[in-house]
Amino acid sequence: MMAQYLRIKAEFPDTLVLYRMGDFYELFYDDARRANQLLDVTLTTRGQSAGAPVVMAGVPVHALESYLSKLIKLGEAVAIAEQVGEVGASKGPVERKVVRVVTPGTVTDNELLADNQDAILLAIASTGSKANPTYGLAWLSLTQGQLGVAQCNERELPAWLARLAPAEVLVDRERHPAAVLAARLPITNRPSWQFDAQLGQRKLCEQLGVASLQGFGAQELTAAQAAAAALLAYAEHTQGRALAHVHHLKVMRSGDLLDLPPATQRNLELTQTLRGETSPTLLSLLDTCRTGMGSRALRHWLLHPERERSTASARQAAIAQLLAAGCESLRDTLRQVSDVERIAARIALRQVRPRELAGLRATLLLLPQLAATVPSAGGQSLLQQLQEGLQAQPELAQLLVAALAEEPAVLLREGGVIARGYDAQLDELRDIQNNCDAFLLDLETRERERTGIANLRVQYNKVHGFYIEVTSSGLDKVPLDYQRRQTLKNAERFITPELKAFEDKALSAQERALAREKLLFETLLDQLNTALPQLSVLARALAQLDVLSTLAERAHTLGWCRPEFVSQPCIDIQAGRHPVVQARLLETGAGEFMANDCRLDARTKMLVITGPNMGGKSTFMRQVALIALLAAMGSYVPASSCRLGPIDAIHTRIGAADDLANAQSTFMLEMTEAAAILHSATEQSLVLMDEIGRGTSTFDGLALAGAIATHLHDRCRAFTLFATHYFELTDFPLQHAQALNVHVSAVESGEDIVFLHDIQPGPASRSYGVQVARLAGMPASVVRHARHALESLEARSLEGQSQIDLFAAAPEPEPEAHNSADTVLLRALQELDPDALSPREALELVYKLKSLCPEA
Ligand SMILES: Nc1ncnc2c1ncn2[C@@H]1O[C@H](COP(=O)(O)OP(=O)(O)OP(=O)(O)O)[C@@H](O)[C@H]1O
Repeated sequence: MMAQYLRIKAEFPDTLVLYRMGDFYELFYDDARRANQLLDVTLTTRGQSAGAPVVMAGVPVHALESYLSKLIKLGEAVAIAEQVGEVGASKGPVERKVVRVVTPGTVTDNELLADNQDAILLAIASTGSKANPTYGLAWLSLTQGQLGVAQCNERELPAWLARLAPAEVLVDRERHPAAVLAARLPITNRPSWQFDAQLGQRKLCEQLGVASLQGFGAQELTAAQAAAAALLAYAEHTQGRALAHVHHLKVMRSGDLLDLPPATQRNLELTQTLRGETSPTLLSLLDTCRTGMGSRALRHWLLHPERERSTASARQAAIAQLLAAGCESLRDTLRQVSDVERIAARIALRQVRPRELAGLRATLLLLPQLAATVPSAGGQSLLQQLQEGLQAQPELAQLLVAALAEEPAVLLREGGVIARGYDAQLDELRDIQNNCDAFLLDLETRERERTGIANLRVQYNKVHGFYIEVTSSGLDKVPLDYQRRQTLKNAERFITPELKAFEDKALSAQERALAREKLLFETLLDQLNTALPQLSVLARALAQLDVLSTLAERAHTLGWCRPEFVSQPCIDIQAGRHPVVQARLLETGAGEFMANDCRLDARTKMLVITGPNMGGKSTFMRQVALIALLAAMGSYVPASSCRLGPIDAIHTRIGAADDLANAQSTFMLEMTEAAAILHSATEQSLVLMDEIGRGTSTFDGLALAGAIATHLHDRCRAFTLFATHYFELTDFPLQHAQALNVHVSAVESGEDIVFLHDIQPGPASRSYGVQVARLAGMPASVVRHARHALESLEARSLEGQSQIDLFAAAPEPEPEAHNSADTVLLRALQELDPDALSPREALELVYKLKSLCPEA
């Protein structure tokens, strides 16, 4: 038996092999140790193999799914080896075979997948030099039947990984891209030869049924083709079959999408809070979708906004039409729709369950009603196209109505899946079973009459089959054609040729009915397979209608407006709100959200934002970014009006989340992120800088913040929101024409501070840090102490204030030594004690300083 196990294990070296033994799946050796760590199942030993005890661990068969889902979440791949041979059919162990390989990126079981999220399998190939590689990406969502490819450089890779959020990444055993390791994604190693561009091109052509990739614009993407080769080979390997439902390829280019680096996705809390929870986030606020298909599409829209804005405009137009016509009945009807997308994939993979087909049938029957609830928009509008996608499919619906039982059994092997009246042979076989009772009663009556034995009974049991039972008193009347089957204490059991014939027919009828049903079900799947293209059009239409009507509902409920896209550079938002903070405030009854405007254009590209902690700086900056993102994905936005010029990226440098695991200090991380932004931001980028420089000493931090602001203003010329607690930076706009001071307002009442969260022009007058600490419940003595220290610090800084130009570009060569006049002047100033001067001395000093000054 161990020999058989080792043979199977050799085929799946990187996969946990679950080996069926009776009521358990067993894992051996290293697999067992790993399972012990991951699942906390007990290690045992069993016998000996090659002189050493065999270490093993097992999971009970009935609990397989829950263990599988744990393993998949941990990023493990699992191969399940079942007994396929008959027990005792041959000598040696029962034959076993791997019937299913489940990996994080290729799960299709509904039990293992969340409704609102898809598992993405991604393969990455790298070509070019090690110093300057080109990465080819190919990804697949098995349950959506969607295949995508892209190419990018080293700098762009992290954003792609964050956007795709793959459940599993296939990489060349020999080359692990650093970004994949940094993102800590589950990795599956594949041999280098599988990443072959030519092979990939051939496989893609085969999969898509085309002669060349020209039509998809993927002809030149050799790195992506190499990735596709590994991807398709692996997907087929785990499914054990070709992927009949995948016939669409999406080619994406970095430049097509609005750039959302991982830090931005994290800081804006798009799909996860900073703590890693799924709510409250922008997605959780938006997602009132009625179907899993809708939720998945919504997430995709949110993370893949396009720079080119025609798609977004079309979506906004559709939302406007839905709002005008009302979409409640559409949303109500969508509730009854089943997950056509996943069902289609499972038909193709031959994993579909009878009940899922019943769901598909109900959805198909619902289509005319559903289409009627879509407002007719006419022309080439998106809504019109989607309505056409809901076209009734009468033949398909009829096929399912005719073939499938009204309420089919859960599993095919239970029978009762195919409808009555669909197949004459099946009906006849079923009739035999159903008529059994009637036949037996009839036989009993006839035999009683014939033999005159009044208590003769015709019966059935599992061990002996059918028999006629006669008690001892009637034995003398038993006719000659009765054959004895069994003798009991007070009775004998007989069989007759007629009964025997019936028995054969009845027992085999059940088996034959099951076999017949299986065959009919397979044929039904074949027929449905030919309808996969229609089903995927339908699935897409349903998903998009769901998202659009959800966005319309959100816009209506939350009072959002339709943004306007213009070609001039601008971000002009009136009465903008942070949707998630606003919702939170409403939920907790903690007060009203204060709406704020944001006006940036070619002349004003940077806002330097000051004001107290807790004043609302971060909230304001994030809301501007969220509004820009919502508009780009095609949604309405939380504002009273919004005009947006082209935007190519949203960069954020916010907060200080330690990345201890990657051995980066807070400050190092802060600078790394800031450096990445300075390198990639363009005139069309939106940049949020929140309190840059606070991770180091005041002077260092201030100097860096000033230099970074200058670079963003002069070189990148990006739209920048620059929140800072360095007052010195409020001088920045004096010297930089495109920068403007604003502050969040707060008022002091007595010792306390009241935040108004209102963005006002001009710099803040002070920082209120001590007041905020007081609000936070700091002990009174500490507050008094701090206030006192603050006063003397402020006094000292006024004394020693010297005019340093923080923002002057550093002279290119090293500065020359100060000339002597400057030095003398400085020394005189340093020695000066203003408080100690009489008015007369002060006047004399002015003359003295003037005389020290070199001639202009
Ligand atoms: N416009 C607003 N209307 C109402 N409440 C607001 C508004 N903006 C912010 N708040 C509230 O104030 C809290 C603090 O806001 P935020 O974190 O933006 O302040 P901050 O100025 O960035 O503070 P810090 O400098 O400490 O990071 C928010 O959690 C929110 O509850």
